[in-house]
Amino acid sequence: MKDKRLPIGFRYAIAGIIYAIKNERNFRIHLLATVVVIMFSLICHLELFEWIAIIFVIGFVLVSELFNTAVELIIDYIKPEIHPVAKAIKDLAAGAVLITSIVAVIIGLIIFLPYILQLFL
Ligand SMILES: Nc1ncnc2c1ncn2[C@@H]1O[C@H](COP(=O)(O)OP(=O)(O)OP(=O)(O)O)[C@@H](O)[C@H]1O
Repeated sequence: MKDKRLPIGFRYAIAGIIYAIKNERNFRIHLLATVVVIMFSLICHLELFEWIAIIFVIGFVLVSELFNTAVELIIDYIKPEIHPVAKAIKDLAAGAVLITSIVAVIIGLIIFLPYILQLFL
């Protein structure tokens, strides 16, 4: 049943996110990582600029994963057979997710390492 209270574009956007949650294991893993990072951030009492960096990076990773999913679906829809260009397009999209994930890990380490070290020093 359609929820008439939500603007139509917003409803479709939520449907896209729900599609990714239902169908994309990697998106679910990133969502789980998001929950863990936010809980850890709350425990660490991050500074404002650290929160901004963490939220920005979380958005960066989730958005890249959604675009990667969209690219995979486009390829499967228009070029379902094996093709080197289809491979290159999917590999490029996967490479983008890898880069965002590496950036997220680096920023996470820069922000959280001092808090983690404090626990042991
Ligand atoms: N039509 C195709 N032609 C050639 N190679 C392909 C094709 N489809 C997929 N591949 C290769 O298989 C890899 C995985 O593609 P697939 O569509 O299975 O993604 P996936 O495993 O679902 O990725 P993700 O884990 O990000 O959801 C691609 O990166 C590409 O190298």
